[in-house]
Amino acid sequence: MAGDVGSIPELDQQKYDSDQQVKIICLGDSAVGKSKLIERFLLDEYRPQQLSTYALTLYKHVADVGNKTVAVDFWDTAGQERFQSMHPSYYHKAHACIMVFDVQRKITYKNLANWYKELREYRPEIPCCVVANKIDADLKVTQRSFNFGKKQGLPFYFVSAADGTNVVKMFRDMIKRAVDYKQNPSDFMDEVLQELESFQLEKMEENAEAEDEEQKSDQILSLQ
Ligand SMILES: Nc1nc2c(ncn2[C@@H]2O[C@H](COP(=O)(O)OP(=O)(O)OP(=O)(O)O)[C@@H](O)[C@H]2O)c(=O)[nH]1
Ligand SMILES: [Mg+2]
Repeated sequence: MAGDVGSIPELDQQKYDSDQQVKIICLGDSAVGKSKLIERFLLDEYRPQQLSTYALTLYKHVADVGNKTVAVDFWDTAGQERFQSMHPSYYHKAHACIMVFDVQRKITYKNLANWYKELREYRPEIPCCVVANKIDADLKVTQRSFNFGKKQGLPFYFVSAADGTNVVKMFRDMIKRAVDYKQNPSDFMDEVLQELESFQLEKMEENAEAEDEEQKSDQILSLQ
């Protein structure tokens, strides 16, 4: 289990309150290909920050979404899945979740239900998708239907980290959804945080304006 990640500067979760930062988490059993998928997406530019003490890798990416530049942090675990449960700070302030299973191992598909349940305990509303990885190993698998997530309306992707099929599309879709969610959170707590944030910004602007006015009147006074 991870410790209190709040004390590590790279993991300062406050930064996810700023408009230009999103956090995307990956869930799924061990060896389904979570790390390989992120590495495939980031291919040339990836700079993993290995925080081995906390069994966590943070991948940083800069994406253009609409006319905005957004810093994306992909959170990837190493090994915690064995415990079938993540530390709450893994979910904290996440804006989207990518849930992965291995098409060659049925148990990893079955376990999606547990991952999804845990995700929703911490993040009831964030966008989430289901990803069937390793389709390169058996292309026929794409004719099968995997219904988990249909009821909840979760988008589904057949992908391969090995040959790159659908990887960029899936990540781009999820980055966009994370940004959209951040702008229009449907989770009550997120809405409150968003409100507080804009209230604080307004206050700061007001204070700056008041200071300006004060300075101006000081200048006027000194001219008199
Ligand atoms: N054939 C094939 N193998 C893959 C694919 N993606 C990952 N693998 C293999 O699956 C194994 C596990 O991949 P990882 O990315 O390390 O899996 P993980 O989900 O990060 O596993 P943990 O870090 O233990 O949770 C590796 O040996 C990969 O080479 C794929 O798309 N096709
Ligand atoms: Mg991994």
